[in-house]
Amino acid sequence: MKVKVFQDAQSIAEYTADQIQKLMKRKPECVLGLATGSTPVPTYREMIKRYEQGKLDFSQVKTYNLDEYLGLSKENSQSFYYFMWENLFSKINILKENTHLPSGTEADMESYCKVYEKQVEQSGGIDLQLLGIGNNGHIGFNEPEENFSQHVHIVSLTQETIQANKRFFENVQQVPRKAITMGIETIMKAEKIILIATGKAKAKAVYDTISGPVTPWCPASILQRHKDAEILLDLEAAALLKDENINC
Ligand SMILES: N[C@@H]1[C@@H](O)[C@H](O)[C@@H](COP(=O)(O)O)O[C@@H]1O
Repeated sequence: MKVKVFQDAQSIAEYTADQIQKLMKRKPECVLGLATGSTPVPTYREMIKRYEQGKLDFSQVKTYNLDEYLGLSKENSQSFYYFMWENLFSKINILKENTHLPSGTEADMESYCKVYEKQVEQSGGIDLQLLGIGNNGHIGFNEPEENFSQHVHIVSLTQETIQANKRFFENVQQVPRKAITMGIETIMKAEKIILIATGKAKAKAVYDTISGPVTPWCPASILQRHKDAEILLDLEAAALLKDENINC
């Protein structure tokens, strides 16, 4: 795992967009794994800017998102589906049929998990997976627990995550208690992974991810075992790291 520290979130967004641009040049029909939350927003803005400048062409790109709240329809402005259309898809030339998000409103969610897992598999594999990180070290919605999860599955959100995500809702009662998420094994199959963390609230989770043991109690720590994972940090998120943990 490579750890890089940047001055600010915008420099991280530019670096990440560079990686995406290189990949899309080499493989115009590439598969991107995408994330929600505030962290990837500057990167999405940078991708939109480069599309407007004619530097990026999404016409053959496929995307697969990590997760979705249970019970929120696509029209709900708090759903991750809505978020992706608002912050990226509606502003670039991606084909609707090439964008994929797990649905949180299927009658039989357990069987639907297998359907989404298959869809990801049939994409031919994710070339580049973007990740944020929860304050408790979660990736996607894989919360700290006894074992690393495998496939797409349903999770109960921890109190910590509910509290952290309430800022997007009118009040804490409105935050869904469950979500559907790609499993750790699904995520680890990606060819390349870029995890971005910004702000001081992430410093402890970042420290545990990089300097702690590989443990399901800090799900992001599994990235230590990925063949091509980059952790991109701003100064605040990197605050607890020692110099020897940082590659550049
Ligand atoms: N499921 C998402 C994660 O994919 C995201 O990484 C995390 C951090 O969000 P933020 O980037 O807003 O801090 O929150 C959510 O719970």
